[in-house]
Amino acid sequence: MRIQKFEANRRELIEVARGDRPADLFIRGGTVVNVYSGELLPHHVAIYKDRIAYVGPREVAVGDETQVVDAAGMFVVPGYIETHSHPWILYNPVSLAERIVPLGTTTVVHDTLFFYLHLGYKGTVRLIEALRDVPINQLWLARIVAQAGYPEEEEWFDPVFVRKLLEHEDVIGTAELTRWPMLYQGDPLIVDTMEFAKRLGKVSDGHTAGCSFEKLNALSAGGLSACHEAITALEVLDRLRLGLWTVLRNSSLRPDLQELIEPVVEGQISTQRLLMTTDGPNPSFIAENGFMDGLLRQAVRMGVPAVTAVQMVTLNAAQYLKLDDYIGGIAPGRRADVLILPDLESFRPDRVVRGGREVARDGRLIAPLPEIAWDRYPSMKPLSVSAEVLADPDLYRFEAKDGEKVPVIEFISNVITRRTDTALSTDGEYVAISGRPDLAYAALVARDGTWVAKGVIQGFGGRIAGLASTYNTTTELLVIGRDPGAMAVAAERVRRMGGGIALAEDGEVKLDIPLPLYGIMSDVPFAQVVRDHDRLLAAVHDRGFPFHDILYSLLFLTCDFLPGLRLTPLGLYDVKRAQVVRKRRNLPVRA
Ligand SMILES: Nc1ncnc2[nH]cnc12
Repeated sequence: MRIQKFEANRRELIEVARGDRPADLFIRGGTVVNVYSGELLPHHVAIYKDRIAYVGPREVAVGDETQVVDAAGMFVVPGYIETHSHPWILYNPVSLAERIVPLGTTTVVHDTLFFYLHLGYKGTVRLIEALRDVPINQLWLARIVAQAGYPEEEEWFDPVFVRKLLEHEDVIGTAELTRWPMLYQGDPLIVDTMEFAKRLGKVSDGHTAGCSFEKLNALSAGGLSACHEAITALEVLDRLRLGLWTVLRNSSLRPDLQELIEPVVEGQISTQRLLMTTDGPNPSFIAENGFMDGLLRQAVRMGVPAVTAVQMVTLNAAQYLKLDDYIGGIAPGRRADVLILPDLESFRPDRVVRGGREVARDGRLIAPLPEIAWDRYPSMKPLSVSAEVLADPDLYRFEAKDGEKVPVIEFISNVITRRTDTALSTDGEYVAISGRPDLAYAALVARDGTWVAKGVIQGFGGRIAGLASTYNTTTELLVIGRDPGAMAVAAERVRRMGGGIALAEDGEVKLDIPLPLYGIMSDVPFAQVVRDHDRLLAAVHDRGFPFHDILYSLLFLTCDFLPGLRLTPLGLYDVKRAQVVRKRRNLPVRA
């Protein structure tokens, strides 16, 4: 693991700890939150190069060149660790770090999904390595399968390449397995790949949404290490009891902490194997609520003792990652990822030190952000569909016979749908929706224009004329709306942008957000991403979208792991029955 490599060697640290070599940085007079003993201690902290050398009451190793930081009246806390990060909720790994490093998060464990889908093994490795200059510790979890099946999936996720990625020194394990029934069935690809990760000393993240205690037994037996999908206090207990590291989630999609934290507040359970995650919050949620600092604020407000809450996002997280000799606490030999906090309520640091260097002060990033030359990491699946294909309004209409029962995708929450088979009238060979303001067309068009999968959706927003988006879990072109003409206009704008989100009506584009990075991430600074997200959410709310998180509705409409009916690259897909109910249609190849 690269995170285990340091500039400061052990002998140097010993000398500093003895007082025979001056420290580079000396944090004087603060109260250390000791996550190992659970105490608050009046200790100084001496840092040499990138590591902590001494923690204690003596003023050792202060030389002429030592920078001394006065922490009197302040708390000295380990940098926060996010073990389950999706760095693409419009932001990208760089713009995300820009915002969260000043909020005290010094380590993130990112999912590889969209990088791998677009870059394959080699490109993903090149990009991961280019991103090392971002001033945050970045570790990665490698996907074993996609989140929506497609014909070339097995080839793309060839176990040879997945294993090579798992061997990479920045990759800490396998990423959340959204298709957990495969593990339940004992699928050899999944079982053997997770076992391979285990033999490398790496972890396997889970995604056991809706899984009963009985079935969880099989998943734990299959080698899962962790899960963040508990949505009730009982589900927290189920996971803990079966030996899974249990990650309490509070995201923009599911702000569930109040419920999940109950057994902790009641002092009912050991917190040793509890962690917390933000699970990819939308940018506006981060702007308003913070990141790991926000989870700490909430947990403490809800009654969790401050030190316990800090342990959950530092030492416990490091132990889960098998990296507690290196990160997650203020102790000699550890990486010097240290926060200086004015209190244990706001958890917003005055100063953030990462690897011995100050990277943020007073809520502002002071470390430089690298310029990533994204064009050096081009997608292997460019958005190459032609304007001609997208201009045809019939591309978006749903074919049916008059009175035929059509399997409709009914939205019952932001991300959960159910299949409602409905007899609909037609206009020629297509379903007529003009008399049904609750319905809209949805089409998933291949990035290369070779196929289209179609559906009818209900309860999404009756006044959305045309909304096109590569922001979805396939990054194919998803087009939704009531007016096929407006759908074509929105789709064409997204095509021209090379990926993104566009909203159109009355023949015009009303809003667009370019997402040049694989159709899922923006390349603008974090503040601009927040404005873009706010504009999008307001625009769809104005047009009747009834839920709170449009990005997650778009992201998961095309997945194959949440109930009930979905639009995937295989076609209209019934998740419960694991059945394609209407296949995608090939489109004519155009010269
Ligand atoms: N499963 C998932 N895939 C992509 N982004 C996510 N954000 C949160 N969960 C996610």
